[in-house]
Amino acid sequence: MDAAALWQRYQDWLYYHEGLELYLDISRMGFDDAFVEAMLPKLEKAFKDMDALVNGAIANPDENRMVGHYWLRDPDLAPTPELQQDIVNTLDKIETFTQNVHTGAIHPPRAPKFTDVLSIGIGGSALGPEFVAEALGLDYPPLAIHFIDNTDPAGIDAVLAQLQDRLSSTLVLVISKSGGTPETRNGMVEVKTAYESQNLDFAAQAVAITGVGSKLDQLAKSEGWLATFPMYDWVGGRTSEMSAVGLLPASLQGIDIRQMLAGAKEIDSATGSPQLKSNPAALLALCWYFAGNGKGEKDMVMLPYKDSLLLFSRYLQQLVMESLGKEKDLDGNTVYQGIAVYGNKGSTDQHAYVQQLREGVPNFFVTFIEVLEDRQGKSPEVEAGVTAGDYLSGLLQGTRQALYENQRDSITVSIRQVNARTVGALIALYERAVGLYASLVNINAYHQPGVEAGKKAAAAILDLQKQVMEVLHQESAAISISELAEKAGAPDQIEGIYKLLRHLAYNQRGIVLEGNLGQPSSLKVSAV
Ligand SMILES: O=P(O)(O)OC[C@H]1O[C@](O)(CO)[C@@H](O)[C@@H]1O
Repeated sequence: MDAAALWQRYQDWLYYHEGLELYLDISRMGFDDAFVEAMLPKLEKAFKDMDALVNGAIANPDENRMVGHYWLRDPDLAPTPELQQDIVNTLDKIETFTQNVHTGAIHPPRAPKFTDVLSIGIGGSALGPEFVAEALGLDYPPLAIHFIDNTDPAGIDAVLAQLQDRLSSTLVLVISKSGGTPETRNGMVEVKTAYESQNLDFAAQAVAITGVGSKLDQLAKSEGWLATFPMYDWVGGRTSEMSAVGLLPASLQGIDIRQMLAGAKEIDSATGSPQLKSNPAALLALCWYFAGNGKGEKDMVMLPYKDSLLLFSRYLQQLVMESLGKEKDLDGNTVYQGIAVYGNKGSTDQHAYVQQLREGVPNFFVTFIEVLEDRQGKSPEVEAGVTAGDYLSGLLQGTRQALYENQRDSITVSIRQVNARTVGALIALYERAVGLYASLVNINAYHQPGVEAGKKAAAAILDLQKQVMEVLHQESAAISISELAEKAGAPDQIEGIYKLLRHLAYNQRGIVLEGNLGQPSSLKVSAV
């Protein structure tokens, strides 16, 4: 296509949201009118499915749940007055709590004010708060936020080391929709132990955000934690940023959550449109379908050219891959759907993997995120007439062009600034795009059956560990791993047994392995 035709295509397909100053450019995706025409019936169905979802249909049939994240930013959309009231009350509670924490009306037993927040959660109970903290965190926040988002002991130590001298003024948020996620429970137990080692009253400094009646909710209530906030069963973990999961940590950091909600609501009203060209989420979903042939054949590379948006791709990884990565479609057919997402930030990634994008295997499409204002205030020149921001902008344009010249497709989303409204809008835009795409490929975007297999297997390994330790404690001399596996009644688990023993041996857990470490079958094991 020559320059004039491309310029025309750019204008023909440009979506612009006036209120948010958000542009969506899909002109560098290689679809043609025939493709769009052929997709219209599927899109029409997707719009209908979405309407039903917003109106309270059981859009997550496997879990028999409604899917209501859109109601969080527009409670009037919620299907019953009770739900509407719940949303409004929780928001009020978040704001009142935050205000009381900021003023010191709520304070820890041994300090006049809280200074830090430690958020413990994983997956959807961490990725949104982490992304928002990175994108919108203030230079001098009323409370500084820290995250434990794993059960890695060294990672937990690193966070606790930072907080060592301020634990007495650190507010702990334990976030888990189910209230039973082991990684989060472990983080909580370790943090509680750290509080106790300093003779601090953990409960007086702890807040739970969890499903009503969950294990965590019961624990928090029985121990008299400072507060609890509800997580609704009709909000999925990966779409929970606008629930208490995301809003409480954000507001404690001084981030304007009303603006986040307003931005999300504003884009929601655009992405609720049944007209393709006036619906940016539908345009995105259409492009994803085109790129991957409706089968996820191409990966989504997210390249925000703004440091503060670094975690957007990590956030989207869960939103997109946990939602779309499904074995079965809604009719039970085996489809192996999904779209892989990766990326960090431009132009940094230009010096890492853009070489492959330009010249290597063409198994991706790029989404550039452009932020039109470079910074607050004027920029100095780095050379005559040129600023650092001009470079960033030029590098984005240059990469887009270089990819296009090599038949690599790209989408560009441009926003004026990274602020609470635009971050809310970006999150909501992608939530809707995922929902619409799921309808286009006929899958349930709101369950995650695949995650369960790994969780069950991990639990089985821990049971096996207990079993094996019991057997070993009854042995008077060292035995081989195969003998141990026999005696534990788990000969088919021999490799798992070897691995758990090795882990215990490396961690001063009373296990000794003797023999050639390179030849596991030669090893003798004993408990000391
Ligand atoms: O909030 P919870 O229940 O602790 O779950 C954390 C995460 O675990 C998952 O269930 C599976 O990874 C995610 O969907 C969820 O966001």
